[in-house]
Amino acid sequence: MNEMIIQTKGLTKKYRGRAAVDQLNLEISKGDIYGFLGPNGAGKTTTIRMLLGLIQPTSGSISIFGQELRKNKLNILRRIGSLVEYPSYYGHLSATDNLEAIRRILNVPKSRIDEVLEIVSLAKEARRPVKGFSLGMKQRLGIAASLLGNPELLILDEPTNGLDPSGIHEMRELIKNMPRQYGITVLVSSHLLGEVEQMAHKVGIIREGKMVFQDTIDNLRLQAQHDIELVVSEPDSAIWIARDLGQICTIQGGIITIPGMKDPQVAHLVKRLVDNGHAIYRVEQKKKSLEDIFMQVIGEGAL
Ligand SMILES: Nc1ncnc2c1ncn2[C@@H]1O[C@H](COP(=O)(O)OP(=O)(O)OP(=O)(O)O)[C@@H](O)[C@H]1O
Repeated sequence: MNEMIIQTKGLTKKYRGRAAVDQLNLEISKGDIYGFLGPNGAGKTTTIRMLLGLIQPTSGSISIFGQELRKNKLNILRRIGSLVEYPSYYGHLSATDNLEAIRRILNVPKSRIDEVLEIVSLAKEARRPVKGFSLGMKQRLGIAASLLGNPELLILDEPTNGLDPSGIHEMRELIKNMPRQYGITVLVSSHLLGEVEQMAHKVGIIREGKMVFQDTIDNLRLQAQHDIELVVSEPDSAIWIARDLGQICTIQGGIITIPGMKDPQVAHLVKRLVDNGHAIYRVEQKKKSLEDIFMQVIGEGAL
């Protein structure tokens, strides 16, 4: 089994009696890029702040690198790099000088600054004052800062927020490389599935503080129920046969749509229709996009 890097059990945070995070069981394995998804206000930032020891959980436990966070906070945090909210910089100073201030606190070799600027593709801009940087460059500099201490785990809270498409692309490519090239496990939050689906192996989707899905993106696709569309010779009477078999269906423009049918149910319905003299012209599965599935999960809280 894969080594677990983050594991929370029943993690809960309440504000004035109301749960912002509710019984969360996060499971993130070594080498994962874990997309932590949910709409605004779902509880992502609150969870991340608990993982970074910035706020105390109301109840539940957090284990990181196999150790309990509460008991080994400094040891654990030393091994984590994070980017939470927009990082602030000294605008008049260069990228290198901004990183130098952090390097001294972390006490890592000076050569590490050039290494991290290289990783985030800012080596050529190293001497420019940061005030002239685009938002995307500032975010990448934030990642460079979080990499200074050679972390084994990166926690990034909405790193693509406010970036233009090319900034999002650069950030995505950068994150994708982390496990592969540097052996770093990544937790990245977002409110948009489209932003993480191309880089995350696994996703955790939260809604109103509760985990409603946690598994691979491939399984998210597989578990979704797709609509079946039927085109038959006499749709108005065919719909009654479908309803008689317990299917909830609608008809529009002569096309019968039935949500979430399993293969044996489709076979059974088709046979009944044929037995009743209907000609079947088309039976199609209308696949939902991953975005549709995500909206279904965060809308209804279940697949
Ligand atoms: N300090 C606080 N006091 C009271 N309520 C809070 C506090 N921090 C967060 N909340 C509430 O907890 C809920 C979850 O907020 P949180 O910021 O974790 O969501 P989020 O998923 O990160 O959303 P966003 O993407 O908007 O940041 C919200 O209803 C928020 O209003």
